[in-house]
Amino acid sequence: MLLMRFPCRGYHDLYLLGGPECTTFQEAARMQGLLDDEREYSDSLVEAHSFMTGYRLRSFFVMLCSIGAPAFSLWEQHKDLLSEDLFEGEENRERAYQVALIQIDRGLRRQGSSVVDHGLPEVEDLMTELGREQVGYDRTASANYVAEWLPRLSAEQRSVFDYVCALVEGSEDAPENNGMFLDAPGGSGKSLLGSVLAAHFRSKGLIVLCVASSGIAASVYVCGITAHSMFRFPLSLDDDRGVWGITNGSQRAELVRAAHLIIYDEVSMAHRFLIEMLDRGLRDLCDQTKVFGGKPVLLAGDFRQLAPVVRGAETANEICAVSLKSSHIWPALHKMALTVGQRCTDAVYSNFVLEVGDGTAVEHTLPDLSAGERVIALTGIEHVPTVSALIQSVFPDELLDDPDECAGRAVLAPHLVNVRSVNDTILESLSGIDEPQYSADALDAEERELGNEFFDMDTLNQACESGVPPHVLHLKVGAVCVIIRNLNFEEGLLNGTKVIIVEIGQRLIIVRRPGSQVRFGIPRIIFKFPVFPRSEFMMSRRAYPLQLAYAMSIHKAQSQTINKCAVDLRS
Ligand SMILES: Nc1ncnc2c1ncn2[C@@H]1O[C@H](COP(=O)(O)OP(=O)(O)OP(=O)(O)O)[C@@H](O)[C@H]1O
Repeated sequence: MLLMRFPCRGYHDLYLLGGPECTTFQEAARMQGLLDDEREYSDSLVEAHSFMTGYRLRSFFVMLCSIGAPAFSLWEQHKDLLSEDLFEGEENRERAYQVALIQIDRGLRRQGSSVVDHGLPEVEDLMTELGREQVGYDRTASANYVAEWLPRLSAEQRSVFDYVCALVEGSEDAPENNGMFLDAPGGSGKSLLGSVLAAHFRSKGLIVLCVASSGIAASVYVCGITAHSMFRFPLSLDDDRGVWGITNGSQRAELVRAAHLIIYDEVSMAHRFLIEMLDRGLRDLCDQTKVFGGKPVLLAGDFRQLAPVVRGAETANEICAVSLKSSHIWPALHKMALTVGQRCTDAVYSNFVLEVGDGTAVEHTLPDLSAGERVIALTGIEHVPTVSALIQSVFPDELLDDPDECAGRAVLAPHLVNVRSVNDTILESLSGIDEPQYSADALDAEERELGNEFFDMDTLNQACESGVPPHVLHLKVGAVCVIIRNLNFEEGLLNGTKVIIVEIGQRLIIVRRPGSQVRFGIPRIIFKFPVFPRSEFMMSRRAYPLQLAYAMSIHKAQSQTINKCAVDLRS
């Protein structure tokens, strides 16, 4: 606590930091969130109960389980809270627990696990994953969606639609290739086409699984989830022999086997090992040697956008080597393309963006460039000379009190250090009190067991890693943030979701999505990462998975819709 530089004149003042009731330094530190203690989850559940009950509280419990909370003890402690809306009298208490657990199990299954995986009591759900999928869609609503959009599809969207229909419906002239790749530049309407396809088949009672590389891209689809959650891909990819976590007799296997179509979006961001793992898994599950076990799989993506992330890669070749294009599956895919922009009505600009991506834009050499360097002339873009002018152009002072409007804007930067400095500057200009949130940092338990306890707390607090919040996260009520982990698919709280801070609680940050008044609780979660970059010593940081979102890295902006944006090109 002394390291935090809290304002105090003596040791006794430290007690008061935690509130009037604190009588020990430990308790005061715990109230400040500096201790990594097991009451964290329990306290956050009780705090969430102050504004969420019933189904939404159970959904919050599902989120706690998925981020590693001790599910069984939490359930035992709070099962009454979690089931209170289901009680119909004392004699029905056990039945209420069962119903609550069935809902929790369904929520967990949506995210790729089940009550048993988390040590919770097993429940008998008369409906399997496949059964729920079969009755999970309103067929009339799906048919209405198709009726609205099918006539509006462009000629090239329609041609893809017809190819997929012929394949799935097994018509006489059904094509040979069940593996497909749809090349679609940003805004050309691939997600919309995917949604029309899904609705078309679902309106006929067929099973369509919609997955994507990132949670935010998956959330565009009705019941979309990440490919990792659907196919239980392992988190680390050591070689090309990995296997998915679906066992052949499981409910998930039954669902995947029954699927008539799999749509996998943003596949250009996926490591080729994942697609190869999907191929091996499906061949095994369907007992067929054909690519993807003969199942219709529509892969969609845009190689002009983000490539797979390869840690420590130094050359472009290292990244290309893990791309789907380098996979043995690539030649077996039927290639289709969308080329006409649907989002942007400015055809000149759309074509220019496409040319940059395709490498066909006109390049110039200038006298002050070094040999081999080329530039592309950008037209119709306003240049500003200073960072403050850049910030003012997107976030003028009079707009800062309107978080919903701010959430639709962003400053993008290639370097994290510039992202942080722009965010800090804007936070300072926001009205309201800065309420710093401290993380609880510790050397990983395994390292402690090995006796590697020679890092002092200051070193751990200063450790930083991309995608991990800093030890001190400065927040204000009304600030716009982005969630940096997939937390809850049902509630749409995903890596990349923008949220506005409504209240800063003891164990929860209460947020709402732009344009909505529904409140959600974001708990602290544990991030594990090396103490120093590439060091073998691992540490854990329990922190809120939030980041200010006025400025974002270009990677983080993938799949975001931004109405007005500036690019910070400082090197
Ligand atoms: N045929 C169409 N007619 C009218 N609007 C369309 C059509 N197709 C797509 N759109 C609209 O264009 C916008 C972009 O479509 P969509 O999000 O499907 O593109 P995308 O290719 O998935 O883009 P990104 O790769 O950036 O996610 C959406 O607002 C969508 O509703």
